[in-house]
Amino acid sequence: QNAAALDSPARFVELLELPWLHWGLLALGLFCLVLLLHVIVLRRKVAERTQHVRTSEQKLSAILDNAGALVFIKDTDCRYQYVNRQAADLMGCAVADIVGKDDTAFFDDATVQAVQANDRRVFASRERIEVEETTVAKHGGEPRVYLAVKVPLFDSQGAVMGVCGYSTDITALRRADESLRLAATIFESQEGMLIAGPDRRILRVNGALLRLTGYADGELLGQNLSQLQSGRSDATFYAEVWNAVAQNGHWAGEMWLERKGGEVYPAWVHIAQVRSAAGEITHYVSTQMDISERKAAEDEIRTLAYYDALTGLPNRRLMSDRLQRSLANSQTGGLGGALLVVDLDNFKDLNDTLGHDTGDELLRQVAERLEQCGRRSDTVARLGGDEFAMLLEGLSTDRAQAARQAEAVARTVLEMLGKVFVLDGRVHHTSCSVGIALYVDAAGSVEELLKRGDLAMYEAKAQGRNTLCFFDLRTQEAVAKRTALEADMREALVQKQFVLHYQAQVEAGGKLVGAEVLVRWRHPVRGWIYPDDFIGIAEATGLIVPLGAWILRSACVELARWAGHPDTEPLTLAVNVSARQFRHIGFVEELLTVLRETGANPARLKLELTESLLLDDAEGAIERMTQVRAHGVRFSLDDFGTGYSSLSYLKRLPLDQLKIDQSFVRDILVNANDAAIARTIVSLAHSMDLRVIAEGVETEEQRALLADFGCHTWQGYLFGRPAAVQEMLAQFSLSSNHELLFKE
Ligand SMILES: Nc1nc2c(ncn2[C@@H]2O[C@H](COP(=O)(O)OP(=O)(O)OP(=O)(O)O)[C@@H](O)[C@H]2O)c(=O)[nH]1
Repeated sequence: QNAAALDSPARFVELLELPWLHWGLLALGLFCLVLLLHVIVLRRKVAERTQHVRTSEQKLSAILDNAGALVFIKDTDCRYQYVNRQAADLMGCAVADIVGKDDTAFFDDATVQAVQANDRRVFASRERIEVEETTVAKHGGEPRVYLAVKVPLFDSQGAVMGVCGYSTDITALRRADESLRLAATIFESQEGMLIAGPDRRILRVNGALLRLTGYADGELLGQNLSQLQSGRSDATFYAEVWNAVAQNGHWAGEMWLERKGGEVYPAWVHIAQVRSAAGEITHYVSTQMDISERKAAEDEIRTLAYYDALTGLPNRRLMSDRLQRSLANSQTGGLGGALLVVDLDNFKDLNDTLGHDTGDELLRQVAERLEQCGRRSDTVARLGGDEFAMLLEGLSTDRAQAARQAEAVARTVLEMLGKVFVLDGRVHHTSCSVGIALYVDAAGSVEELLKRGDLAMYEAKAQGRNTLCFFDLRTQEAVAKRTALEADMREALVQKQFVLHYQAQVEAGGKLVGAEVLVRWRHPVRGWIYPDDFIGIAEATGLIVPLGAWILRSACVELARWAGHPDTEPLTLAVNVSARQFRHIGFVEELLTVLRETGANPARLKLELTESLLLDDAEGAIERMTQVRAHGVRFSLDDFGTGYSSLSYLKRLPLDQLKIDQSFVRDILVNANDAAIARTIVSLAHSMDLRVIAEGVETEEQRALLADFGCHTWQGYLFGRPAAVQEMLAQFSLSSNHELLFKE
């Protein structure tokens, strides 16, 4: 009905005019408007909310991405729902490629198993867990250790819908822990170890160090490191050690340390410097190991290898080593040496009769005696069996002199081993044979020297044993001759076998002005021996001092005799004084005593010195000459021109005369050089107001030429050979017992 009513406009108007309709339509319109408004507000709110959520999400993701840890969410199938950037970095994928996948896509099997087991623990327990997880990513890289906090996620019904994890990388921490644990284990190792501060005061020591040093716990703390040092090494050594530590950061080597009780022990020590990142020294770490046993073992080995067990002497090997070094040194250092090979005579007999043990005892005693025969620096060795060796170093480079020195030691050996031995309470006599090889014979080779020493020893055996032999026969002969001559000379002094001969010194007109005394030796077997053959040995052995004194005294006695007659009173006597004699400490005193005791006129005595003697010790010579000259005794310089005297030096000598050496006179007529030298010496003498005499004048022509040069005093065969005093004087119609024999 209403519908029908509405169909007609009139009806509609009618209806409009109805108040309920009117109000109804209005309400509807209003409702629609409100609805529209509501929708608009709602949409704005949604938009605002969406914006808000997005901002929050961005903030959250910014926070999570920079959380410094891995953050992730997994569903109950362990599939990733969310990962932060750090987790994505670890897995080596973009976030979008991770979501929806599980761990098998990113980690190795072990990691997957461990990680998922933890996840399942969370699902099952529905509780938060804290676990350490080690992960190895599939794409490679180092294993990393994480401290993972895993929390269950629940849905609105309270069912577990996943797990949220937060994993912090603690790899570095774990490594540091490990190092610390390792360091602590090492620190308590068997090696003594300590830590000191930069001031070298001890901060920590381990148990091994306490056991090693004998200190109680805490006793060393605060002490300086030097507390452990021993006085066996000096300050320089420790300074060098610390220098090395400063320069290289560490030092390692052997050091003598001291235990608490004062016992010193050898240790292998390592000292290292610890520096801070800024480069400052923060600590010193030192380890030490007692190497007493090792050293003892080394010593033992060395002893076995280089020493003879029976006698304790160096063995052949050590001897060869030393010989090698000694030979090299002698070549560079210019010193001589010798090897003595000493072999006991008939040692086998002792072994056979009294047994091997007694033989051993003799060998031990022989070793002891041999060590007393040479100098401390000489090496005595046992070469094997009953054969010993002595290495004599620092001998003269002069062959003859070295031979004499070696011979002296060899004689001592013969003498010492020739003395009685007491073996098991029984007296035993033995002897030995000694072979001597000089370094100069060795040609630089140790083997050669040993071989030659052996050969010489066999030669001594061949000569009947109990004797010595040189490798070189010439040396042997020379030494034997010298030794015999030396012994004879001592005897000759006692037996008065020395005789003085006089050779005239003459002036123009054949006038005798004096004589030179020349010593001769009337040997009971060898006949006349001339000075050239014995003065050298007399000088070397020191026999020149008593011999020279005897000559001087004899000459003075003769001078005193001459003083008794006007014809012989003006004559002078020239006496040669050798270098060693002149330098002898009591020379001046003795000369004055002789002059006093014999009553000889000092002014008639002329001492002839050689140029070389003056050169050796110029100042000493001048002083002594001046002393003697003050008592009236005069000096003549023998063999002038053969040395290297400088004129300025010559001027300082209180000389009276220069003697032209016979070597210039001999050829003065044929050798222009010699003539020139003779002439120069004469003019030099004149210019220095000295007398000049020429010796060795044999012909009238020589005399005449010398006279031409201005030399008017001569000596030589032309005026007479050296002869007994009576004979010499007789030639000039004089006599030493004041009788005029004949006059021209
Ligand atoms: N007691 C002892 N004897 C040893 C030792 N070594 C070697 N011998 C003996 O020493 C003796 C050496 O003898 P030789 O030097 O050859 O002969 P020798 O009897 O001394 O006679 P000559 O040397 O010719 O004078 C041998 O009998 C060796 O057995 C040792 O260590 N102790």
